[in-house]
Amino acid sequence: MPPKSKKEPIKAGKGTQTQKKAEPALNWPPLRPLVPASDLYLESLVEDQIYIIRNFFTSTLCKNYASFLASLPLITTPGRPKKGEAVRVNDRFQIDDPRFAEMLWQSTALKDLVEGSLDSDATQAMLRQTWGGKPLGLNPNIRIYRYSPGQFFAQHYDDSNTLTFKPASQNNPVPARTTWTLLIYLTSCSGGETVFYPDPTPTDRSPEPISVAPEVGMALLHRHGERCLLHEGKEVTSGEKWVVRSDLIVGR
Ligand SMILES: O=C(O)CCC(=O)C(=O)O
Ligand SMILES: [Fe+2]
Repeated sequence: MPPKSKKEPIKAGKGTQTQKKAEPALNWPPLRPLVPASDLYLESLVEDQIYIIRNFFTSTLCKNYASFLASLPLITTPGRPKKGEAVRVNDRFQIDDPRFAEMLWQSTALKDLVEGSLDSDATQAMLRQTWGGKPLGLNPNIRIYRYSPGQFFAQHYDDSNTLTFKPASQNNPVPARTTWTLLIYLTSCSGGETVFYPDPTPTDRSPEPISVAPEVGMALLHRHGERCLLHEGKEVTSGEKWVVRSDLIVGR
């Protein structure tokens, strides 16, 4: 059983949803080569809570991205978090980039897999139930993490954020919120598993933790906000763990 605080749940720390300053766009490498959506699928680890997509990024794409991201000015997060925030020690880079978020949503398999292939009313209702609303795209608040040996992200819950969503290719801003965390692992390493701790239930008082080892090119989606599972990024013991983080955005 993970230690659970009796106080306020530990938060992962706020993103930069209030950040207004326009930032210079990054020259992201093209998202190629990719495996077509028809060859990929959402694999459920915990129904309605955690899904993975294996080979979401090809290994070539992961290599290109990891070397591009290594050229960015990553900042080592201090070991001293703000009150109520989880301890996380990793090197991070954060940028508000609606164009990249849109590219990651539309030109990969993600949009197709999230929206599913059927469009009957029942399926639409189910989709809304799973994703928390009509999926619109990805949070432009893109976070890059590099964990070297000894670095980790302590147990916490991820917050849902409300925002006004303005896709790069559209003019009309839409009221929206984030409902699921997206992690894309660019490397594999020793240690560094993302571990989830399901809440005990009357029929299962001490559920097994779910441990996800980083796999090159694998994407992971997990529900956040009110029904977020307690989770952590375990300490990396050798190699480097590179992660691209965003969130699924739905209409509200
Ligand atoms: O790096 C990981 O495995 C977990 C990251 C995480 O929990 C977060 O970004 O909120
Ligand atoms: Fe998290």
